[in-house]
Amino acid sequence: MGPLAQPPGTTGSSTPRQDRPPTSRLEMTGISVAFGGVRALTDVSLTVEPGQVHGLIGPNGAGKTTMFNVACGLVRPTEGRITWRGQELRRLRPAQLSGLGIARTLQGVGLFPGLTVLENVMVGAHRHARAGFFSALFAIPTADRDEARLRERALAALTELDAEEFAGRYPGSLPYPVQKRVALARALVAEPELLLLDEPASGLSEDEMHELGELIRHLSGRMSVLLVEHHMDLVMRVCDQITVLDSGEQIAAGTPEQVQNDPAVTEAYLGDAVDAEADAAELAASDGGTGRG
Ligand SMILES: Nc1ncnc2c1ncn2[C@@H]1O[C@H](COP(=O)(O)OP(=O)(O)OP(=O)(O)O)[C@@H](O)[C@H]1O
Repeated sequence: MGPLAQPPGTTGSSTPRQDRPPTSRLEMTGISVAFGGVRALTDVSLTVEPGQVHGLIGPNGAGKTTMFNVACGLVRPTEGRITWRGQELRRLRPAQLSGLGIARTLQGVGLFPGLTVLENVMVGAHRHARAGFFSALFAIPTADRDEARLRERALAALTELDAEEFAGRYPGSLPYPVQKRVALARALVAEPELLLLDEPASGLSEDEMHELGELIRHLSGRMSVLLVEHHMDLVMRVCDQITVLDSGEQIAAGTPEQVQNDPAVTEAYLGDAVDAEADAAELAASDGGTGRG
């Protein structure tokens, strides 16, 4: 097990972890999204079962990010229902996520450049602060106890991600993979029941990706995960269930093995590769025509 994937309770913190197995289910049913005239999603459904890692894959432009953004409340579906903890979320807003026990990381890292790594992670823990996170963050005296608790939680999350040594640094001074670990620590510190990950492996080395895979598997013991990811080997290794999109439609769903053996999936990815090859050939031909090739 890599340094990113320590078992709970070994983080050196006295802060209790959420050791209960997750019981909440995210159901997204019949989701359609249109941006003006563009139909980004048509009647897509998926269920993230408690404690499972659910992958969402598909070629470029398939609609993965749009579906992810619907789950985050960043995009409102034109049609469809989202049910979480057995209740329909009618007007889900990003600001409500933390209170609902849902955390996310987005493409890129989105850390606050003017806050230290520790402060950035403390921001993610604010739902645990009774005195309000601004007063806690800026150490207003009445919030001393909460601030100490937040700090402890944030340090424990950084330790779990093997990033505690960077606690006092500013994000801009750190390599991109470390920034990604900090962003993940910020999501984990809220101890979510559902973690939404959008391309967490982008920009990581093979070793870092392997450790990320172990961490995601390990996290599924205490939360559910929805994973949007391009790196197929990672997806196949860590996911319990996978939904495959192509051109905004669901073309397959099932276990990694089922999805890998589904001809519709092969065709969709092959089509993408053929398109890329055709584009390259066209470019080469046009270069040849002008004598620049
Ligand atoms: N804000 C938007 N306005 C208009 N069209 C959009 C918008 N966001 C996405 N789209 C379109 O919706 C479709 C699905 O895009 P989306 O980004 O969800 O796909 P994706 O599977 O995440 O792609 P990639 O793997 O390239 O990130 C694409 O045709 C895209 O151009």
